[in-house]
Amino acid sequence: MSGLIFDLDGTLIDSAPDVHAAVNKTLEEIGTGGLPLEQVRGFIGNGVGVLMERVIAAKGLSQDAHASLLSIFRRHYDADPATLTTLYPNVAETVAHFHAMGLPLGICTNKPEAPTRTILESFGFLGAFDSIVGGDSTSARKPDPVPLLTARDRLGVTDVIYIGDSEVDAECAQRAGLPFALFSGGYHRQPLDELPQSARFDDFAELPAIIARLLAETA
Ligand SMILES: O=C(O)COP(=O)(O)O
Repeated sequence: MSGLIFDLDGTLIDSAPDVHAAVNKTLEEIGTGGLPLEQVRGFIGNGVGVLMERVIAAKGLSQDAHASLLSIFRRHYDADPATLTTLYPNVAETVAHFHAMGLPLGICTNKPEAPTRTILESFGFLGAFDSIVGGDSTSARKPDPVPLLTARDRLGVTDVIYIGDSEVDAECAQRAGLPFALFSGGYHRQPLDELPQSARFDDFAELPAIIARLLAETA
């Protein structure tokens, strides 16, 4: 039995506008000017703790403020994580396609589990995903393989393909020993050709054919 596990930010959703809004509300609350959207987009992918370290470094603030800034950020973000967030083109149709096929589907993201669930619910996706692992759901975060292997175990399948957008996801899949399909339209920082990958796609409409090929190879 095989399943699919998806990364969230930069893969299924463009979450950067809501993350950016919460970062700038946090900075405003401490009387500091905001950061541009594109800079904050580049800070996403290693979880909210690292995001806040990058914000603090970008603003030249003291890392001593990390815990309090992270808690202000979580208050703003968790209250409103989906208003400005959008699905990438053809994501809804493609997830519905895999769900209708009866493929077990999971999420493995470094975003904390609570806002992950709020976002999935707001897009009507909660019922489609049987296993949701966030950055605070296990003892480790990607690129450590533990969250991805936990998501696989919770799906109750032996074979999974991981679908993600970044060097964090590519390394995680490699360390977990799982096939990896790379979405080129997300938040990667390294050149795409340098990332370990089993397949690459630019549009979710291409994914069903890629998954059919990878599943046939793993069978
Ligand atoms: O860094 C985050 O908070 C989430 O990023 P991810 O969904 O790409 O794992």
